[in-house]
This record gives sequence, C-alpha cells and structure tokens, in this order.
Amino acid sequence: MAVEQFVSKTLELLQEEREAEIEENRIWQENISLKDLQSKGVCLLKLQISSQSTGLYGRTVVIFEPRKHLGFTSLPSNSFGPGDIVGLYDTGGCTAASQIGTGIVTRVSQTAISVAFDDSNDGLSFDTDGLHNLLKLANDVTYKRMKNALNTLNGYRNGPAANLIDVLFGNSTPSSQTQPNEFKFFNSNLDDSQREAVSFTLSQRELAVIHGPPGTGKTTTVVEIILQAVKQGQKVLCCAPSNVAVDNLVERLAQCKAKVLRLGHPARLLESIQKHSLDAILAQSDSAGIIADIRKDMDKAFVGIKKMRERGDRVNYKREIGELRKELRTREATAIAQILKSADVVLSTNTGACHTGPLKYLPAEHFDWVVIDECAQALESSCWIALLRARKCILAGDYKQLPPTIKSQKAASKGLSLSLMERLIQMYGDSVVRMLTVQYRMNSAIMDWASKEMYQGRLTAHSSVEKHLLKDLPGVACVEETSTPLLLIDTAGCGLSEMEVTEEQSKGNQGEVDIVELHIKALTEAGVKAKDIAVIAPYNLQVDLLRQKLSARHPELEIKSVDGFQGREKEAVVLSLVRSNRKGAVGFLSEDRRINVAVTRARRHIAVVCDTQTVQNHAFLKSLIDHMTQHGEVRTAFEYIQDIAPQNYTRDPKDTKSSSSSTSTKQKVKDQPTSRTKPPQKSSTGSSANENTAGKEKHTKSSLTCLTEEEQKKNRTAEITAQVESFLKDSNQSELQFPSSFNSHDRLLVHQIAEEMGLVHESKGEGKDRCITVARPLESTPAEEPPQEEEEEEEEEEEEDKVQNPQKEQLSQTALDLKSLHLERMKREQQKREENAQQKKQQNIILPAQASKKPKAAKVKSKTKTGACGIAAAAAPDEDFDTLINAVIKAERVCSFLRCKASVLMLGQLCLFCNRQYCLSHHIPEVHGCGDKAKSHARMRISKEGVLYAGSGKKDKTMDPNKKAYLQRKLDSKLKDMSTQRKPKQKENES
Ligand SMILES: Nc1ncnc2c1ncn2[C@@H]1O[C@H](COP(=O)(O)OP(=O)(O)OP(=O)(O)O)[C@@H](O)[C@H]1O
Ligand SMILES: [Zn+2]
Ligand SMILES: [Zn+2]
Repeated sequence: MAVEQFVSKTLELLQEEREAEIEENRIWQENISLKDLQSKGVCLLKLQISSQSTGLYGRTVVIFEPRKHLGFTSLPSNSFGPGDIVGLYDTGGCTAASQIGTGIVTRVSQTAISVAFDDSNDGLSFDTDGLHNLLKLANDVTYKRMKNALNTLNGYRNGPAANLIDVLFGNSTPSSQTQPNEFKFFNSNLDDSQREAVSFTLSQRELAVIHGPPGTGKTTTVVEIILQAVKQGQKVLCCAPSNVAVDNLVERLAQCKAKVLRLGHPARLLESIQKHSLDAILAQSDSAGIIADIRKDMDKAFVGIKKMRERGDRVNYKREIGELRKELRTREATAIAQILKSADVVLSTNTGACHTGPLKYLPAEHFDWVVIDECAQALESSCWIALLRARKCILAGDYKQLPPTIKSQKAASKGLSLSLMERLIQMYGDSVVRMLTVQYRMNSAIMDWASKEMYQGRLTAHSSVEKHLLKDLPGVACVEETSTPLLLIDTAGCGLSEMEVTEEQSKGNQGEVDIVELHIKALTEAGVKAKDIAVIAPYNLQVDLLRQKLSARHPELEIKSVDGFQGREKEAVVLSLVRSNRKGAVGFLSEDRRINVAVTRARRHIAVVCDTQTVQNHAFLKSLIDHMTQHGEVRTAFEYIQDIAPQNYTRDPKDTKSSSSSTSTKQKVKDQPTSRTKPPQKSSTGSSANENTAGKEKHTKSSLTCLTEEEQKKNRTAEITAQVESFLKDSNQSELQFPSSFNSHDRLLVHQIAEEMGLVHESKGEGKDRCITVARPLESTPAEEPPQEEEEEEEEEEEEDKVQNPQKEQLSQTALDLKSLHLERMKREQQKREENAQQKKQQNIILPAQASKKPKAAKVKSKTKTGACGIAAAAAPDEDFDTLINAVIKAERVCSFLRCKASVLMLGQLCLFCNRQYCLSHHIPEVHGCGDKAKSHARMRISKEGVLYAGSGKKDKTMDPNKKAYLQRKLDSKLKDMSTQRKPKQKENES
C-alpha cells in the first residue's frame, strides 16, 4: 500500500474521530451552565491566585484557591486530579475568547489546586488580583502530534527510517542477518519461546513482531531484547501507548541497571519512576546549580510583581523574567541534549516521543531501534511518531486483546482501530512474528479455552501454574469454591433479568450482583484475600452496582470494567456477564477480545455468573460456556437465590440422598450450600490431606459425568415436556401432578417448561411430600394483560404479570422477590424522574431531549403502577414509606466516618470511591480508607492522558454525569436494604 494512500485515509479518519469527540463535548457543555459544570466537578469558578512560583523543574506553578475573604474555605467537590489538562479563563466565561492559557494540574487539596504552566507560553501573565475559572479540557495535543507524524511520514525521503517505512508498507520485504550475532542471555530463565523471540529479533534487520498472549512474559522478553541491543551499542527508544506500561518498563529496566531516561510530565509519572525522569536527572546535572540560581531570580521577580501596585513597575519585572527565562532555556537545552545522549534507553509514551518535546535536541539519526510495547492497543498513527526515528522496529503486544478505544464507530469500522501490529501480520503472516507460548499465569483449565479459541491451541501452562488452585494459597481452606478453577453459575430460568438505565446507556443486573456477593462471601470465608480477587463486569452500570454492594465490606476488592483490567491479573476473577433477556441480545459482549481479556486475568479461579440461555446465542460465549460445562463446576443460580431469600424455599431433605437417581446436575446442586456455608476451619482442623484427595476424586468424577450432563438435562427436559404436552391434549385433566420423588432440580425444569408454555405451576407440601403441579392458565389472566408495547418493555410486563399472581408462583417466588425489589426500585426511579421533569417544566427549561422523553416516562409509570403497586402497598404502606425515606435522609445527613456525627448537609463531600458523604475532616479518601483506591484511580487517569489510549477504562468525564445517578442508586440500595430488613428472617440465617 502506498504511503500517501495510508496517510490521507488515516488523516481523514482521525478527523472524523476528533469531530466525534468534539461533538460529544459540545453537546455536553452547551446544555450545561458553568454552575452545573462546577457541580459536576469539571469546572471551578471564581478562584483567586494565592501564589506563583517556578516549580516542577522550571514550570510556572500557580496555586489557586477559593475566595477566602468571602468565607469560602474549601473548593467545591470536584474531579480534578494530577495530570488533567485544564483551561484557565477570566471570569468572563469558559470560552475560547476568554482563555488565558492551558496547564496541567499538579496537586489538588481540599483548599487549593496547583496548576503548572509551561514556560514556553511566553505571553502568559496572570492577573494576581482578578478571579479565574478553571475548566477541565479534552486535549487535542495527541491529535496534533499524530497528524504531524503522518504528514512527516508522507514527505519522508532519506532519513534513518526510509528503509523501515518501505518494509512497513510492503514496498520491500523484511530481511535478516545471514550470520546471527553470538550472544549470551542476561536472563537465564527464559523459556524456549522467549529465547527464540529474542534471537529472532536480534537477527532481523528491520522488523520483528512479538506476539505475547496473556501471561507469557512479554515484558520479560522485551527487557531482554533491550538489554541485548544496549550491549551491542544500539541506542533504543522505547514507547508504549499508556504511561503505566511505560513506567512498568522503566522499573524493570532500571532493576537490570540499564541507563534509562523517562520523558514525560513529572505530574504524570509514578512517584517511584520520577527519579528517572528527564527533569529529575536535569536537576542533578552539572548545570543544575546555575539553572537553580536563575530560577531563584525568577521567583524573586514573581514576588516582586505581586507586591507592585503600579503597572509601570510590573513591566520591569516582566522584562526581567523574560530574559531570565531565555537564559534558562538555552542552558537547559544544552544540558538536556547531553543527558539524552548519554542514556542507553529513552522511554516515553507514543505521543511523548514527538519532535516538539525534548527529543528535538537530538540529531535525527540518534536512535537505532524503536521498541513499541502494547502495540496492539495503540493507534497506528501514534506509533509513527516514534517510528520515524528508527532503522529497526520491534513491536510487542497481543492483538487478541482489546484494540484502542475509539469514539467514532464509523472511523473504527473504516479501519482506524486496526493496529500496526495486526496490519503487519495481515501483510506478512507469521514470517515476521514470534509468539510466546508458555504462560505463567493461568491454571491450565482456564488457559485451555483461551488457547483453543484465540491462540490456535499453541499455549502451554508452565508447570509452576499449571495446576495451581486457590486452596494452594497460604491460609486458604479447601472447599469446593477454592478447589475448582472453573465455576459457572447459571441464572437461566431464574428470572434475574438485566435492567437498563436509559440515561446511562449501560446495563445492570441486580440478581447477578447478589450472586456475586454470595460467591465473594464464600471465597473470603475460605480465606481468599479480597485483594486477590477481581470482580469484572463489561458494563459500567453493573460495575457501579457491584461496588455499591461490595466495596464497603471489602475495600480491597477490585471491581472494574473489562477495559479497566487489561494488562492486570488476579488470583481469582468473578465475571458477571449481565445480559439476560428473552431476545438473546448480547450487545457489547459480542466483542470476542473483551471476553478473552476478562477471562485471562484469572490465575487460579474464574467464576462466570451469567444467563447461559441469553449468552449462548453468541458463538464465542457459547464456546466459553461449553468449556466450563465440560471441564468445570456448574451450578444453577437457583440455589443461590434460596440463600438470598431462604424463607421462600424449603430445602427438600431427600435431595441430598437421591444422588444416584436421574440427573447428574442435581448431584452437584445437592451439597454445595453446605460447603459454602460451612466455616473454613472445617477443613483446616480436619486432616487436610484427606480432604484434598477426597475433593479431587469427586471433582474428577463429576468432570467425567459432566461430559454427558448436557444431554442428560436435554433428555430430562424432553421427558417432562412430553408429559406436559400429553396433559394439555387431554382436556379432562385439570392439573398435572408430578411425583414427589422429583428433586429441586427436576422441579426447576418443570418450572422452566411451564414458564415457557405459559402454564400455571405450583409446589405443594413440605419435605418428602413436596411436589409440583402444572395447570392451564386461568381465564382472567389475559384480560389484565396490558397491550403489547415496545420491545424493551416486554420484560417488565412479564414480570408484572407474575407480580399480579404471586400465589400461583410458589416455586419461583424466590426469583420473584428479587423482581419485586427491582420493580419497587424502578417505580421509585420513575417517580423521581417524573418529579425532575415536573420541576424542569416549571422552570421553563425543558431541553428538547427531555421533552420528548417525558410522555414515555409517564406511560411507563402508569403501567408500572397497575403492575407493582400491589407489592409496594403490601410491603410498605405510604406512611411507612415516608418513615423509610426520612430515615434514609437522616442517614444521609451525617458524615459516614465511623463515630463522626458531623452534618454533611451544607459542607458534605461525596467520596467517589465509596459513594458516601463525609464531613470536611473525613472526606479525603486517605482519611476514611479509600486512599488506595484514590491512588490507583489517579494513576489510571494519569495513564489515560488522551482519549485514545486503550486499556484504561472509560474517560473521566463520563464519571461526572453519573454522579447524580450514583446518588440515586445509593438511595435505592439503602431503601432496598431497609426493605429487606423489614422482612423478618434473612441475614441471620446466612451467617
Ligand atoms: N521464563 C520465565 N520463567 C519463569 N517465570 C517467568 C518467565 N517469564 C515470565 N515469567 C513470569 O511471568 C509473569 C509475567 O511476566 P511479564 O511481567 O514479563 O509479562 P507481561 O508482559 O507483563 O505479561 P503479559 O505477557 O500478560 O503482558 C511474571 O510473574 C514473570 O516473573
Ligand atoms: Zn471513600
Ligand atoms: Zn466526619
């Protein structure tokens, strides 16, 4: 492909992408006042400058604070963090015209925010008396740099990269040295595939691609390659799309005593890395003394300016500062060039390697090799920023994991999401690729699926991990949950449907949240540490719901979206797939690479909670379900629901004894609740060796029977269906009673079949005599049924239908309980939405979007009313409900910090990590125990820089509109908790 063609097409797609982003920002900003932006935390209004100095290696750092003389002592709650790019405005507004400059946030405290402005903005002068607004900006620096690189690529003639460009565009073929260099490995532990990758890379002249599936030691290999290159006297430029990935390499290379230099704004680097940063090394250099003196003079001048009241005097100081700055710059340029030249490896993000940065001090042909790690997560255009400096390139990554995040679907589908790595593999095939095939992370049962489905079955598990299980971890007891690498908890037929909150375009599933909670409980009770467990969900809404439920009890449990987890690993992963609907829609789960990433984070155990009936409609997900069914434990969510609402179900004592009869799934269902609820001491006090082997034997046995399990289930289903059908044909029979020998699993099947056929079903009797009957639907039902409406509401109708006839639904009453809670919630949410709309209307500011939404909201509400008010009324009479609301409001009024009674009504601050309100002395995450989360959040945000870097989750600003929704959900969960408390029994039984 011609370079020009690539460049013009890519420029176009980048433009499209940029426009999509701008459009999104515009819609968002235009419809929201500055005040609202401030309340969303992305804008800070009317700040005064408290001080100004040169700091952070020569930048002008300005500290802003609220108007103290008016009694504002702290900043409004905001989402500003170190590394954010902000615009500085006078109080005229936040428009381009009133922008004074842009800077990078370096520090945020309760009372002040520091912003670093680059010296290069010569015209920058701050009115120290005036008031300023700060607004978080979407940054276009990344775009500009990529565009520049593409344009340079287009006109590139005979620089160092000329030959490489030919190879990367197929104009000449990659070549290798005939006589490979002799070399000795630094790391003697490398496996064969890693060694092969290193030798191959060393012998290639222009291009080597290293394909590193999850856990195969890609970084280990890249580090070895770089060390070998350095030994050969090569100068290496090493890049990755995210700051985190770059820092990781810096750390590993520094451990190996390589002379590394990290480029990048110090505000964005991990603290441990800062000593390798250009600025830090500069500060220790010979010129440092002189530079420091100049800075001191500049600081003095700044202080001078502040004292001066007269304009004329200020001008003098400004001139002085200008001259000092010039001198500073020439001295620094010389020093920087020296430092850069003496480093063996220079590291930066892809965009940090741009020619407007420090690399401009180096001659064009300085570098020999360019290494790009995580290459499959980078836009190709961002790779070209660095590649234009290289004779040879090494690309490492895994294109079977998630590609770079792109906002414009159109641009993505037209090729913007195709990474350089993938494009080259398409062009040259395996001849330029070496794949790492030994993985050091996953138990082979987990790996086998990924290997087969994604990596041509080529992966093998290293013996150190092949069989490792949770129970092998110190302090972890041997129970069923900790002895199986694969656990599938199937919600099919249990009525745990997904829900949707339209404003957020996301999906949640409260039933799955409850099941995840129980599984986490089982794992932690067995001694697995919360910090070793990840809970992953593909939808942000579900992530929020899970956090709400779990974070308070397990602050160290990491709960994230799939995208936020790329590049990480955990001993145990619990994956909630969320989707459960009759249409079998799986939406965004259909990205195979997303599922691959989610599953391959797990080292010893993965539990998947999902509705197999829904997700099996997608071939790739089906392969996962099939794999887990064949090689792992399968449970139905039904028995977890019994734990959630045990009052609705009497366990059939016969179940535990009838394991020899009918199905084998039943056999599994039978004794798990015991193992789950039994305290972990059980096995640690007993002879654990015996227990171990016993567990293993059982496991093997069940794996064997598992092979035909699905068929057995099918047969059983067919049997029962046939019985039901023949009953239906015989109009004389009014009721079909199944024998009391049916166990709970058989009854579940009956329940499912009856549901599908629209029949009434009921369980009667206790213990041994418990049996299930099926009958034709009652005549009255159709009359009450609301007319069919939009598809998305179907689910609700179905639920309401059951709610209206609860007495006919004994067996599914447990599921129904969750549903009624869900409905209660939905109803209140609807009410709130309506009230909001009402208020808006009164204020005459209905946005068109809301105006059009309103009628539908009203309709849904009235529908919900007819359906669910019965439950709501029965459970909570109006007064009761008011008391409830009052209690919640009261609880919301005081600081959430243990024993703190301070009011948070006026000055409360919401912690975004735990979603609680705190008083001013407790709201800082570090103070109340969210420190780690805040840190990793900040890190993640820092690593995101632009929107284009993949693997780091959603963009910041999506947090902000959610804040309100967060609060709403928080209230709802409190209400839910309270309503469950009001029903006697429950919780006590569990513990
Ligand atoms: N040859 C080896 N022998 C033993 N352990 C190894 C070897 N190579 C890598 N590992 C181990 O595997 C783990 C992952 O290695 P590394 O950090 O290099 O991979 P990564 O590139 O970060 O991961 P991934 O391949 O998933 O991107 C580390 O714990 C590392 O110690
Ligand atoms: Zn907190
Ligand atoms: Zn407090």
